[in-house]
Amino acid sequence: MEWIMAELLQHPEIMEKACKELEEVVGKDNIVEEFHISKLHYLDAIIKETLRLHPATPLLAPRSPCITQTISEYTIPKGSRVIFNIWAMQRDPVAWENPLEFQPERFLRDAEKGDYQGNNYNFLPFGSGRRICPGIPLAEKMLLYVVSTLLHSFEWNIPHGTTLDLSEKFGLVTKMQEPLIAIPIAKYSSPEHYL
Ligand code: HEM
Repeated sequence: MEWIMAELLQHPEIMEKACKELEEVVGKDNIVEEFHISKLHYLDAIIKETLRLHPATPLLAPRSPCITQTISEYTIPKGSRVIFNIWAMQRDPVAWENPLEFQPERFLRDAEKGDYQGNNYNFLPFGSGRRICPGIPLAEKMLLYVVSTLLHSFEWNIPHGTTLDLSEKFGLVTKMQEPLIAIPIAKYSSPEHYL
């Protein structure tokens, strides 16, 4: 959530497009409801692009084969520890055009690239195989619901005189080096929408 908001604050033109989509789908003075979520295609692409550049678990969970396996020309001995660096795979210039740029449109052009089910080995934010994250449907809905509500209810800015720092802190989970500080300004004309 923090990375999504940070990327949007870093790219005001993308934030503006997301807010425009919300105005069209939800309506200016309406609150976001569950039935709107499946219609927010641009916001969905923003979430995918954030999970591509900032996967929650950059090295997934380590795997260990119970039998010796040969895959292509590589032999993986039984019991060895196998680590998937999805952070690097999701920035691979062979698989992704301008991999370091934040471009949600890439997922609108090619929907297959954003498959969460672990079938596309260049995009594995929820892992793959039998230990894939079982929370995908909930995570997908909650991310869309919370981000759309934050964007549709408030205008967001960083504190005056500060700059955004999107550098990462190395660890099991991808965190921001400097936690994001963002200031909300109410958008709805009626305070009742916030109750
Ligand atoms: C944005 C939100 C989330 C992300 C990015 C995420 C990501 C992941 C990843 C990468 C794994 C490891 C998969 C692998 O190694 O192949 C995982 C495992 C898991 N996740 Fe999530 N997850 C999210 C939300 C959730 C939610 C909402 C739940 C539960 C309601 C959940 C429950 C689990 C469980 C139980 C596992 C362990 C599965 C196993 O080892 O068999 N996750 N998740």
